[in-house]
Amino acid sequence: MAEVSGMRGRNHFKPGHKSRVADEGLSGMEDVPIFQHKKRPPLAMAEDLEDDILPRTKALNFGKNASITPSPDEGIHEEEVWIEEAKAKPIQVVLANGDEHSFELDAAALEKILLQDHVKDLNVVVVSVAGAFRKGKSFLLDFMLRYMHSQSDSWIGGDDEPLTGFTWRGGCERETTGIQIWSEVFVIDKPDGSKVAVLLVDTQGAFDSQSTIKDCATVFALSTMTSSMQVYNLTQNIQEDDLQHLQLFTEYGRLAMEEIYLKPFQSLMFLIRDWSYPYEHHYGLEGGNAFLDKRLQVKCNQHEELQNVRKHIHSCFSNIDCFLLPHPGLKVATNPYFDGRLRDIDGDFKRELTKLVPLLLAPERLVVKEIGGNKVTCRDLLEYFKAYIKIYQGEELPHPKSMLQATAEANNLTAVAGAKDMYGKSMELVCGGDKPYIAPADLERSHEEFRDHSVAHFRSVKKMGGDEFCQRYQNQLESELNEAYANFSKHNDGKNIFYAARTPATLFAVMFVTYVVSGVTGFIGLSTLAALSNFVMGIALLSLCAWAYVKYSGEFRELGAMIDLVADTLWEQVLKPLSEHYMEDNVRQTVVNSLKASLTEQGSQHTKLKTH
Ligand SMILES: Nc1nc2c(ncn2[C@@H]2O[C@H](COP(=O)(O)OP(=O)(O)OP(=O)(O)O)[C@@H](O)[C@H]2O)c(=O)[nH]1
Ligand SMILES: [Mg+2]
Repeated sequence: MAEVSGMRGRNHFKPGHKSRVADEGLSGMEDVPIFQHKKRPPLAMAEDLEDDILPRTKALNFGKNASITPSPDEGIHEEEVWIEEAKAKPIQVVLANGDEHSFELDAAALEKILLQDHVKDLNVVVVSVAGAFRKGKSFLLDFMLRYMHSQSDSWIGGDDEPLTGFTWRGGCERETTGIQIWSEVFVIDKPDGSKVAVLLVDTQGAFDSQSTIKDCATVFALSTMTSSMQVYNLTQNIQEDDLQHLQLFTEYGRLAMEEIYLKPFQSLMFLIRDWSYPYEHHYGLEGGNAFLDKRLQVKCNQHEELQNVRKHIHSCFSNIDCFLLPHPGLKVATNPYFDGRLRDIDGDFKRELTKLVPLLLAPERLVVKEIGGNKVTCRDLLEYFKAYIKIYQGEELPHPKSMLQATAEANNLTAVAGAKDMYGKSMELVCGGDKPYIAPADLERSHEEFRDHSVAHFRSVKKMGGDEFCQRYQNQLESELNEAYANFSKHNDGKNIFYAARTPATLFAVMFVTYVVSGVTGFIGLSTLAALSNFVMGIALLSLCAWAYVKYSGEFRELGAMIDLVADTLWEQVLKPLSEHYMEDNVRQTVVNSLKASLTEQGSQHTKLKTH
């Protein structure tokens, strides 16, 4: 039997002494209680001793077995024995921030567990239980704690011992949140002589009414990434949606891992609770594996969707098993006063439990956590936790969504893409690359017509998500169409030869004006102004040459764009208003003159008619 030395093994105390664990300041252990047991019985009567102590330890939610070990150097029959107990308990290392749907790592708490001197450099084995809420995860972990504390054949405990450790309870509302780790790190000697540190991890149940799919995926992914054995806790059967969720959550985990490993995760144990078909597949590992093989089989006549889920799960884990656990009996499931004592649990369940727990935790079966092929120590695990949680707090990962939401988004995006494509093709026919310049007003009219068609097409496509949801995508479509129109419009302007000649025309105008100004100012003796005008003329000439070169060669395009920009600004701010002003005046004058002329002509005709 391998030696188990958790913190309990080190709790041999002298009267009045504080525990070493407490001295090390383990999280939650600062308030280490000191119990005085007045009439200490002989060791053989340890059960009685427990009975005496248990009511107090129970009240403090002690692990039953994290109990009382009298100091060996004290006489067995001494009158007074101080029994000091380290308060081993679940430590909340990942906190769920319910309202904001985010998670936070309590690095200090995790450090206190993982950086204890006697474990920090040991390879770590992490056994975690995850799955839907209210399915007995914490309850199972408490039996694992019993095994870790005892490892004798009778590890499962006495008939009347309430089950303590990770907090579990009946009822329909969720209990565990975030991720909790048992404060005791168990040091186990493996048969090959190596020492490993074993951590037990409890997780927030998935699919409770307060968590989004992203929350569930984060907890599941984090616990899978950091554990060497993930127990996927299911009830009654393996349904296709169980596999789909596993696929989604593990993919979310794989995304967050920096390197893409061939098999990113280690062992996965499907644990099917309340298995009701032992006549088809026997309880236990063998029946479970036969059942799982059937469920995870990839067949060539299977739909691609079903094949993909199965292939994904196989590709994620190095080792996959399944265990079928019977129903524990109605008292466990429905009695509000059930406190976990074995007397109230069905025999079948207890029998299978005594097979299941050693399968997960027996020294020879412990698998050291590896990431990317490297063994991980407790100290490394701390760093991995910190790195992984940071990724989930960041924004670079896509958000996992509910199936309906993801489908509705996909529907709408496809409809948007289809409608946009339709608009683009119609506009290409009017003003595509090989089409001649079209008057901007005509182009705008075509745009409006095609936009309306495109939006009508979007609305006519059947989509999920409801009107309000689809309206958001319609707005997105409209703004994308307007953007596309702006591009078409620019492209069309580029085909206008006058538009293309804008820059040289502006530069010529500048040169002409500065030439005249320099001539006049030179003539009347304002030589500084004349020199300045000459300088500007020179710059304009140089810019013109440079612009011509850029247009010809296609090189130095940034310089060309800058000259265009300056010329454009000059055009818009100075030349265009001027030209419009004079053009407008001329046009107005012409119109007025022609109106006057026609009116006088009409007037003379009128008088002529009258006189006749
Ligand atoms: N039917 C059934 N009930 C069980 C089993 N194991 C434990 N329970 C009961 O399930 C209830 C919930 O147990 P917990 O361990 O608190 O469940 P949990 O999965 O940790 O729940 P959350 O922390 O809310 O996610 C308790 O009333 C247990 O008695 C089981 O194998 N089958
Ligand atoms: Mg729980």
